[in-house]
Amino acid sequence: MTAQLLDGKATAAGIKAELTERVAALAARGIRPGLGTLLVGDDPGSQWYVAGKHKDCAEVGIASLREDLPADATQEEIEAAVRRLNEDPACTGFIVQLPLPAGIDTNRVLELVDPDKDADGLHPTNLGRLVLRVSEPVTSPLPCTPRGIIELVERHGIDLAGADVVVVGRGVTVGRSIGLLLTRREVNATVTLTHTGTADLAEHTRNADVIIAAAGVQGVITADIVKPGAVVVDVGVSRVTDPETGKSRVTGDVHPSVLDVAAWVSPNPGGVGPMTRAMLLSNVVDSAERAAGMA
Ligand SMILES: Nc1nc(=O)c2c([nH]1)NC[C@@H]1CN(c3ccc(C(=O)N[C@@H](CCC(=O)O)C(=O)O)cc3)C=[N+]21
Repeated sequence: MTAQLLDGKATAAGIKAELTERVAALAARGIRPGLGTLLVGDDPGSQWYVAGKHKDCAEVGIASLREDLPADATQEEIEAAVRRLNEDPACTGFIVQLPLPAGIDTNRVLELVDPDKDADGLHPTNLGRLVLRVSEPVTSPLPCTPRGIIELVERHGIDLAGADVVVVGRGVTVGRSIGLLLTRREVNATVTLTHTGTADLAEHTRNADVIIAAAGVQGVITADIVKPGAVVVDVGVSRVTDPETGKSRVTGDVHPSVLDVAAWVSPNPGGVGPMTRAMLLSNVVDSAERAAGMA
C-alpha cells in the first residue's frame, strides 16, 4: 500500500468542534438551531442513520426534533408532517429520510419542504440557486455529500483548482450535483460525469487526477483503471455478507488494489459517510447564522 488515507472520521470530528463554537456563539444571542428528521417506516438502516443524526446534534448543541410515521402512512399524512416541520419555529432545518416507502410520490414530498429549511440542500430551488451562482457566494443550503467530499479533499491539503475530476455515477444526491460545486470559481476543477451509458469508463478514469466513485457497484474502481498518484474518493455504499464471518458490512466502489497505485484514497466506512453527517449540521448552523445576520 502506498496511498494515504483521506480520514473522514477525524476531519468530521474537527468540523464538529468548529460547529460547537459557532452554536455557542448563536446561543449567546439567544438562538438555538434545531434539526428535524422525518422518518417513515421501520427500515433498520434508515433508523440507524436518523439516530446518528440526533446523536450528532446533541454533540454540537443543536436541538433535534423527530417526526416518525408508520410504514403505511399515506401521502397526505407525510405531507402534513412536512408542513408541521415547515411551520415549527424550533425547527430551523430538517430532512426527509430517504427512501420513502413504495407508492409515495417522493418528489412531491421533497418539493413541499421550505427551501430555507432544506438541510439536505437537495430542494429544486436550492439546486437551481447553485446552477445560477457560479462566482458569487452561495447563500442557500448545499448538497451534503458533495460538500463533504470537497471539504475532505481540501482539508487534506489537496488543491482541486485545474484538476481533472471524473465522477462515476449520475445519482441526484452525489453524481449529478457535485459538478455544480466542483466547477464553481472558488474550486475551479474540470469535471467529467460518467454513468452506465459511458462507452469506455477506463479511458476516462485512467486520465483523471481525481476519481469520485459514486456508482454503488462494489469494487468497480480497480487499480488498472487508476492513474498512479491519483486521488480516489469512495462514495459507494454496498451491503455485503462477509463469507467468513457471515456478518453484514458496508463496502464501497473502490477495490483494495487501488491503495497500491493512488496517492490518496478515502476509506469506506470512515471516509465520506461521517463528512456527509457533518455537512448536514453545517447546513443547519449556516442557515441559523444567516437568519441572525451573522453570515
Ligand atoms: N434525506 C436523506 N439524506 C441523507 O443524507 C441520506 C438519506 N436521506 N438516506 C440514506 C443516505 C445514506 N447516508 C449516509 C450517511 C452517513 C453514513 C455514515 O456515516 N456511515 C459510516 C458508517 C457506515 C457503517 O458501518 O454502516 C461511515 O461511512 O463511516 C452513511 C450513509 C445519508 N443518506
